[in-house]
Amino acid sequence: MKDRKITPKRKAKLVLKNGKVFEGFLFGSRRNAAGEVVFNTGMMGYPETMTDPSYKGQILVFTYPLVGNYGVPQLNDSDDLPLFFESQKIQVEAIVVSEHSEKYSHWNGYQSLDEWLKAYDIPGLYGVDTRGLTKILREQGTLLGKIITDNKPVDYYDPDTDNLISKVTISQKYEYGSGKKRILLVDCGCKKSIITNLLDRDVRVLRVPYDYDISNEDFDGVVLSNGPGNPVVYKKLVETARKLIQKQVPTLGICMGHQILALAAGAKTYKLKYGHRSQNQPVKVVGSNKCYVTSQNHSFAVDTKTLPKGWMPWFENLNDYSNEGMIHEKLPFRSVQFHPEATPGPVDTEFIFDEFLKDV
Ligand SMILES: NC(=O)CC[C@H](N)C(=O)O
Repeated sequence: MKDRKITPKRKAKLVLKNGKVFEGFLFGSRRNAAGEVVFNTGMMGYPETMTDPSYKGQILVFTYPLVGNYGVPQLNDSDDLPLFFESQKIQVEAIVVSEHSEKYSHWNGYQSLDEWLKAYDIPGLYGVDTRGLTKILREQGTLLGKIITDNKPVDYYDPDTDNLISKVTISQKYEYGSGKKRILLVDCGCKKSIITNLLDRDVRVLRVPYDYDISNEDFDGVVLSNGPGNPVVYKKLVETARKLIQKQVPTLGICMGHQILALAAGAKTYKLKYGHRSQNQPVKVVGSNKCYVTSQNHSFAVDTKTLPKGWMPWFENLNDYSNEGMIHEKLPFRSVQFHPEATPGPVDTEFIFDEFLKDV
């Protein structure tokens, strides 16, 4: 356990668009921030969660009462992929916690949560009644909010109308691995573990920007990755997915990728009241009694009723019965709303990658 100086308390607050104010203290970077306020009920995995690019544009509330006690690992890149994070940097706009640890203890701990936030210029608010705050978000639905640390004005920011994927996608194509089959990965803000799950199954992965013209590339299958924002904003991406359907290219959609594939198939998406963000979301295989516990992070969902002929619901959420995946009756298309790559969370659904690769 490293001894650290306890920093003096500095007041700050979270102001919600409904007028509610939560006072607390600042840690991390000393600046204001705005975004959509969402909560995650996971009990561990804050380094992986905070580096998930799907959180871009969001202020993340951790409901687990103590965050930071095992510190944060060093950014160690191996084969151009971060070893212990889901991307190279913190992606959330800010975090809100009840209590954070200035001291930490872990074999892999390199710095404190406070130091890590400062290094990436991300503010954190602690000393907040996160249970009270989460009740508001559950009852009223997700709200816009801002962290205010000084007297400078800051506007609310609505991520649902913005092209957030352009801010998190890879800038140029990049190839990983050396397997015989080549998977084209459309990077909408891809989590590292999607890539490592593919590489573990001995395929080559060609990772391309979300707006890349894929018509000149050779590949055996396509993965549409997770990503931030509202799927209906990404019309060109939906067009790309439509072409994959026309050409009957084996395709796996994950989270945002599921929503994009569903829009391309002709289905509709809608926004859930407060989304699913945790590591223990139960899903059931439609038409059976088989259940899995999954890791999730999403606000939007596919409306099962709008799935066109040929497309079947694959999984459903056992908390609210919303759609958690779809599969084509005959053609090699499948997609899931949850995260088969987990990280953080249970790895029970990694078989989704095997099933996809059987089609490739
Ligand atoms: N993790 C994801 O890919 C999330 C997809 C989309 N941004 C949503 O919130 O529903």
